[in-house]
Amino acid sequence: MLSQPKRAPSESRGPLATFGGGPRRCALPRAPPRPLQSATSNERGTDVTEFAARAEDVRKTYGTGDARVTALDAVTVAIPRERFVAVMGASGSGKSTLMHVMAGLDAADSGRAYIGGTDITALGDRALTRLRRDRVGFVFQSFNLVPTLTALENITLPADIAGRSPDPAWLDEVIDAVGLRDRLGHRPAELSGGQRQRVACARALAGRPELIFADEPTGNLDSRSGAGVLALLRRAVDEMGQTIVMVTHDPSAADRADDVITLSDGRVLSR
Ligand SMILES: Nc1ncnc2c1ncn2[C@@H]1O[C@H](COP(=O)(O)OP(=O)(O)OP(=O)(O)O)[C@@H](O)[C@H]1O
Repeated sequence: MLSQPKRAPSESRGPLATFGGGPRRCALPRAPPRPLQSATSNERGTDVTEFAARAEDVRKTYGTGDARVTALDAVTVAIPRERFVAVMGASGSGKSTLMHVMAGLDAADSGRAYIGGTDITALGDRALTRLRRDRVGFVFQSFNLVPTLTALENITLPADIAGRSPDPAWLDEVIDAVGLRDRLGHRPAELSGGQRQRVACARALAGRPELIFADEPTGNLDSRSGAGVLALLRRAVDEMGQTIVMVTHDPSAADRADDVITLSDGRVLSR
């Protein structure tokens, strides 16, 4: 099951573009894949490098006996490169679990998850941590900022941990894009919710990861701040060639995405 595109990659994708029409069946991405890693096939012979991420027949249960919950029930999804993909569904439908498995934050009971051509379900802890650090960015609903660090220190934290210096020109661009230049010395407690979330977005963008997972990034924001965050994520895809997977309950947030995956009771809803 592929995500359902709402518009083709070649259509206008500026932050102010409006997106008409309902979801259609997914076409494969038209742009050739970026040469991020060597071509690789899974056991079914599918070239997985054309996708930024894939989940293949993923099952995940929590608890045992009467308390057993099937969070993901044979879920197969593919996230084309350089697309903004929304994951929607009712509360408890498995959205966060899917995101966590695809990001390597949680292990599936069975099935496989790939980031690019790499089967992350086959990686050990150290390799998985390194892959997440080098190739994946995260934006969480609860921001997950370090309270003792300034906005700028939070933004550069992943690079600092990895022992890399962020590209100053790129960092400058990201800071301007989030509109927080005059707040860089503030700690999270001195920032509004929208500003904190923009710091979290800048942190995810600053290292230029190929893939960003965002779990309800606008869930705690007023509509104006939410629109600012969505515009930023949209730019990350349109102008920076990143791929975004965003869990959301909000149909207007999903409207900014290219494709929508809808989950129901741990399964991908077919149309
Ligand atoms: N750690 C856990 N222990 C037990 N059950 C869990 C755990 N995490 C999730 N679940 C269950 O798995 C199912 C899917 O949860 P998940 O958080 O993925 O759903 P969701 O669609 O993200 O929900 P929401 O929109 O409310 O955040 C739910 O029934 C949930 O109660």
